[in-house]
Amino acid sequence: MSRPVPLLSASGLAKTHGRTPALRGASVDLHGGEILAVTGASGSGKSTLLHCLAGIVRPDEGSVSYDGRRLEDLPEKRLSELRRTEFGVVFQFGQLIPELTALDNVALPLLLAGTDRARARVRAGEWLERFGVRGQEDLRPGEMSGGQAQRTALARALVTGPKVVFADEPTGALDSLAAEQVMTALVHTARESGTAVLLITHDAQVAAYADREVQLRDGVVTPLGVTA
Ligand SMILES: Nc1ncnc2c1ncn2[C@@H]1O[C@H](COP(=O)(O)OP(=O)(O)OP(=O)(O)O)[C@@H](O)[C@H]1O
Repeated sequence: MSRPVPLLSASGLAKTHGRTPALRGASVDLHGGEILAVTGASGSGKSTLLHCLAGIVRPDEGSVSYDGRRLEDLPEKRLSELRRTEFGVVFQFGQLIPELTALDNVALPLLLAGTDRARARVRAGEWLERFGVRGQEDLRPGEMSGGQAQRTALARALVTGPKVVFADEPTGALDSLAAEQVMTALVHTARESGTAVLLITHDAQVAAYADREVQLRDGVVTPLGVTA
């Protein structure tokens, strides 16, 4: 029986920062609609792996393929277009733009993609509602709780309908209740829209939301088997 072709596939990635090796031959597959947790000790290379998979950092060795295209073969312009249209990214501290309201933060990727302002704001409002950030559209990030800010960041990552969301410790700065709300919202929305999620976490309770977990050890990926 033929195995399904992964949506995103990394093979033999090596990356050294200065003199520090972060990845030493890491390989991993992500299938369409799958939620994959990448766990591992601090410094094991998780963020570097995410940056290589998302086309933010080019590996020194190895290859990343997305939907049949090798990222290393793409010119920078094409790569940044791919990142903008097919990928969404969420970091530990949300990285919302402090001067913009929640609504304008979420509308921004749509405006950058050419959607007109009125339509972008309506869509942004709908996505904030899906993430349970109702009635807070006019708040700026400094006026929100950590959980609200992260749910706004998730709405911003998903508003353009990406095929893959890369989430680097999205609950790392939250208490356990807020973390649970963020993960429930992320998993529910990803399932609904068929979006694959690469989830980096050091928290076993967060990893338990994933379909599958792999562990990074000293820059190499080791499978842990199916968790859901
Ligand atoms: N820009 C950089 N310059 C120098 N060293 C770096 C850089 N980025 C990462 N490193 C080093 O590379 C190794 C892997 O880092 P990485 O952030 O990928 O690991 P991580 O598993 O995500 O760690 P953490 O869980 O602490 O965030 C670490 O030793 C780190 O100190």
